[in-house]
Order: sequence, then C-alpha cells, then structure tokens
Amino acid sequence: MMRWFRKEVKLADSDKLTDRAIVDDGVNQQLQEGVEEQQPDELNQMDVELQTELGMADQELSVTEEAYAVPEHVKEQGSILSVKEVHRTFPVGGGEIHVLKGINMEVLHGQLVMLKGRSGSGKTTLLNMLGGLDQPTTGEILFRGQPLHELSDDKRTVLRRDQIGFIFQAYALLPLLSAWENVELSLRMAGVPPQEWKARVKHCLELVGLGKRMFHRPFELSGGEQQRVAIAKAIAHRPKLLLADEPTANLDSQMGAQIMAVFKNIIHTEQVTICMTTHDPTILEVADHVYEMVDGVFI
Ligand SMILES: Nc1ncnc2c1ncn2[C@@H]1O[C@H](COP(=O)(O)OP(=O)(O)OP(=O)(O)O)[C@@H](O)[C@H]1O
Repeated sequence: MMRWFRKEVKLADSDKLTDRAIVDDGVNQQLQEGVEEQQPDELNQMDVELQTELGMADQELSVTEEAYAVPEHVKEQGSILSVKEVHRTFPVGGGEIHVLKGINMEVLHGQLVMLKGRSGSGKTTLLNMLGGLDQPTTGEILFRGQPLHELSDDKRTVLRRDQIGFIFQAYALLPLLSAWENVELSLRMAGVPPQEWKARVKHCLELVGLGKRMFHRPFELSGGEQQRVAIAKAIAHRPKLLLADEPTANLDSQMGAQIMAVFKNIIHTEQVTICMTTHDPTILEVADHVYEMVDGVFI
C-alpha cells in the first residue's frame, strides 16, 4: 500500500477512514488488477497506440473553467485560503494530543507558500486540513470563500476532486502504468470528458519537462522525473490549489531545484496556488511567504 494512503488513514479519526482514501484505494486496486491481467506486450501496444494518436491534431480544450468560476467577491479579496484560529486535537489512549494550537494564515491567489518546521510540529496535519482531508477540532478554514469546516464529507470530496491537487513525498504513481496513463487516470477520476484527455495529458507532461518520457513507467524514470509526473498528474484536472507534502524530500538538491522551477512555472501557466511543507532551508528562498511552525503554532 502506498505511503500517502497510509498517511491519510493515520490522520483520520481512529475508526473513520477518509472517503478519499477509500475511493483512491479502490481505484488503485481495480487498476492494478486490470493491469496485472495484461501482458507486457499488451502494455507496450497501448503505449504505441497512444504515441500514434499523438500524431493527430490536438483537440480543443474546454475543461470546466466555467464550473470553477470564482465568485466576484472572492476574487476581490485576493485570498484563496483563509485559516482562522484552527486547533486540532487527536484522541490518544485515555487522553488527547493537542497538535495544532491556534493557526491563522492567509494564502493569496497565485502564491507559493511554504510551511517549514521540524518533524512532528504539525505541518502535515495542517496541510491535510487545508485540502479538506481532515477537519479542525475548532476554528475556520475558508477555501475560495467556502467554509471547508462546515461542509459535509460528500461536499468536501467533490470540492477536493474538482479544485485541489495533492503531491506527496513518495510520488504516489501506479508502478505498472506509464507516465501518460498515470496522468490520464487523474482526468478519468475527475470526470473530465475522454475526448479532452489526450491534449491535456500531453500538455501537462510537456509543462513539467517530460515531453520525451511520456511512455516510460515509473521504474524507468529518475526520482525527480517521477515527481514531475506526479505534478503533471496533480494539475491535470486544473485544480485551483496544489498541496504538496515534502515534495523534494527524496531528491538531491539539483532535482529539488528543478521541482521548484516547475512549481514557479505552473503558478503562472496554470494559475494555480501552491502550499507546500518542507524541511529544506535551501528552497525557502523561492517562496512568496514562509510560515514557520513550532509545536503547533506559527512563530
Ligand atoms: N491521527 C493522529 N492521531 C494521533 N496523533 C497524531 C495523528 N496525526 C498526527 N498526530 C501527531 O501529531 C503530531 C504532528 O504530526 P504531523 O505529521 O502533522 O507533523 P509534521 O510536522 O508533518 O512532521 P513530519 O515533518 O515528520 O511529517 C505528531 O506528534 C503526530 O504523531
């Protein structure tokens, strides 16, 4: 089972798996089963067919911009995320652990915001809440003017699927699928019409600099390249917010710098806002804003 799935489960209340975790694990299993039934030759044939198709004229993209239109009052605020006095406690044994202790933050559209802090300070707990994977014990989180903390599980699932992309330290790619198929999968899951997949997958992989590696499978790619596939996968459905948990942690400094360059690029070309956690002091300088967390509070 992949690390990101375990992490989401860990952060859910003990007896309650998050809906995303259940859905994603189900899809992973189905896909793995489907792929395992196919022989390598058949997979190669799929790649060849896709490559042949690429020679055809690209279709117009018409994905969902209208569906994601921002209400006028939210545009004027310039704020995509607004966090007010958020606390999070978890039941542990007979007592509870107080992980977030009054978090306030504001993330503006188009910013690259970093959460830095030592292991265990609460960064991932907060990031999961910003993405609607978990709920504050008390406090408010407004995403594009919508109170995430008041939405039902179903509504948060839809909002995540349509408007938020996730990137994890461990890439979270399906190992038997090519880069192309991994990215296409996220469009499929987001309900984007199939006729739009080809142009969008190609665009996203080119955007992250993998135009020449589209049909490689993860084990044929370097760590940095795999993370770039994960980025292409996360932005394919045109999310407004990209949340990245330690996206450079497994990479050397050069590959880490490449990932940050890709982030800067997609902020401009895809109009996305990025909020990420990091331990790495060398990449902080590219952030528009850095929040430093110590023991559940910003200092
Ligand atoms: N579901 C949970 N139940 C109990 N404790 C939890 C739960 N989730 C997180 N914690 C605790 O909250 C604290 C903060 O964890 P978190 O993963 O947010 O830290 P972090 O800053 O992201 O650390 P790292 O950089 O190592 O990922 C840790 O002590 C962790 O054990």
